[in-house]
Amino acid sequence: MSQLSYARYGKDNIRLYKVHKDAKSGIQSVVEMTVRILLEGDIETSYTEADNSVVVATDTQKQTCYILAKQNPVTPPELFASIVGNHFIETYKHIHAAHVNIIVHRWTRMTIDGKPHPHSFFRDGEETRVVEAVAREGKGISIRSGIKGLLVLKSTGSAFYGFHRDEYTALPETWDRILSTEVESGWHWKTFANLQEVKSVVPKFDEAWQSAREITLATFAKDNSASVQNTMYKMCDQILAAAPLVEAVEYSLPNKHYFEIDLSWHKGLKNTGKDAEVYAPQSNPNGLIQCTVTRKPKAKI
Ligand SMILES: O=c1[nH]c(=O)c2[nH]c(=O)[nH]c2[nH]1
Repeated sequence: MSQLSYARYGKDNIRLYKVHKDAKSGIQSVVEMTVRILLEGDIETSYTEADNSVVVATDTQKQTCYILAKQNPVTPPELFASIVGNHFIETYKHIHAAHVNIIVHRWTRMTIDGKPHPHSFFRDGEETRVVEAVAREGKGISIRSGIKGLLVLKSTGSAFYGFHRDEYTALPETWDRILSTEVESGWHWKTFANLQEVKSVVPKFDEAWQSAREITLATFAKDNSASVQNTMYKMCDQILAAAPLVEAVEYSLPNKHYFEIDLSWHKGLKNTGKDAEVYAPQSNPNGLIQCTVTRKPKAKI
């Protein structure tokens, strides 16, 4: 009567911390991440017939994650996610795909007495670096990297006018507004044939993350923004130019509104338009603007 049409299982929220201790200099470096592993394969009978013989226990997956973290570098996260994913499809004949998501939490080295401290760090924001690697038997490794939770605001240099108007439109045009968003951005790499190929381009992952972050911040700050749509397109375009192995870039940007407050009822206080100084930040509703930008196919001669 019924059939299993989707099945994936694994361990979520694996918390992992790794320290690297440089014996010579005494400098230590730390990485903290949250990992999710989901496996696919010939696991149907575990659902339909209570056949646990096909189940690689989610606890085994967690232990494997710790062991692989001990035996391998955990940075860049694209590499570690590929190592973990590849392990599961190579170790278990009946596992055909492994989805590995990694969230890297920020631990930024402290500067104490003007010098980088050898072993003390602080959390300088909730921004995270994220990665999803999918290792699929016979189909290589596909990777999406990204930035999440990067909260930004500019107090001028943003306009929004010329938009469609009809009997449902109340929003006035503006040539000077506050622009604030929480950046969620992702970039899809070309598919890698195998783990070896991922290893061969390892420096590219940090470079792309660095470029994407710098491009996001610089474009946000410098662009005389006509709209969230146009500013995010400019970001995507530059990231594609900076990272040749990236095939697509996507952004999802909430438009976090700051409303002007008319205080003229109180002794004629001027607080709107060019006199606006005190605003009411809105938590919801918010705009949500998304796009994916890919390379134009090369013209055939
Ligand atoms: O940059 C913007 N894009 C919109 O689509 C939109 N819609 C809106 O009300 N304000 C804005 N701002």
